[in-house]
Amino acid sequence: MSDATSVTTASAAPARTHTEVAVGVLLRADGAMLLSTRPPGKAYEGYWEFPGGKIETGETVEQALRRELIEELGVTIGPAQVWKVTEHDYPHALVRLHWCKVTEWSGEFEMREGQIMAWQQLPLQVRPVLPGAYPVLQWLAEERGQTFDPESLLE
Ligand SMILES: Nc1nc2c([nH]c(=O)n2[C@@H]2O[C@H](COP(=O)(O)OP(=O)(O)OP(=O)(O)O)[C@@H](O)[C@H]2O)c(=O)[nH]1
Repeated sequence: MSDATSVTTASAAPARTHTEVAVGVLLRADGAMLLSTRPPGKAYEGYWEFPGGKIETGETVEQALRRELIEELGVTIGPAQVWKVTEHDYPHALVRLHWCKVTEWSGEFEMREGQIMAWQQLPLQVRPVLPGAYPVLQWLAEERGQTFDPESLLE
């Protein structure tokens, strides 16, 4: 290896690995979607997000989402297929979000991590919303023939 190569390698920033996350857009028959606040103690505490969490080794997106929603909300989801995949680079993590629309679930909603939940129509009335969710909110708005204003979701 030449000196030049060594210098380049030594000074290169370490590669950031993606954190894979399964996220559910739970949709009620009237079109309302479920958002909840990030629990105390987590990055972006109190920000509104779609429910979900990190995919563990060996899990499919659907399995991870089903596990997370039982853990966080106490509900068991029906079928979930990946609808969109997005990425967001936060200071604390580079995340790849695997979004699923979910229309079937069973059980009673129970906030098991101290969150608050809200069924929301578009445009959302809650804020601030995690920026990683903006692309999906834009697509959901487009599906409904609505415009999306990210500025309105800031703190
Ligand atoms: N659940 C969820 N996570 C999101 C959304 N948008 C978004 O950028 N994220 C990011 O995805 C990551 C999810 O991680 P998490 O901390 O909620 O997952 P987890 O419950 O498995 O965490 P833990 O096991 O470390 O406590 C966070 O970095 C979060 O900022 C969203 O709408 N919902």
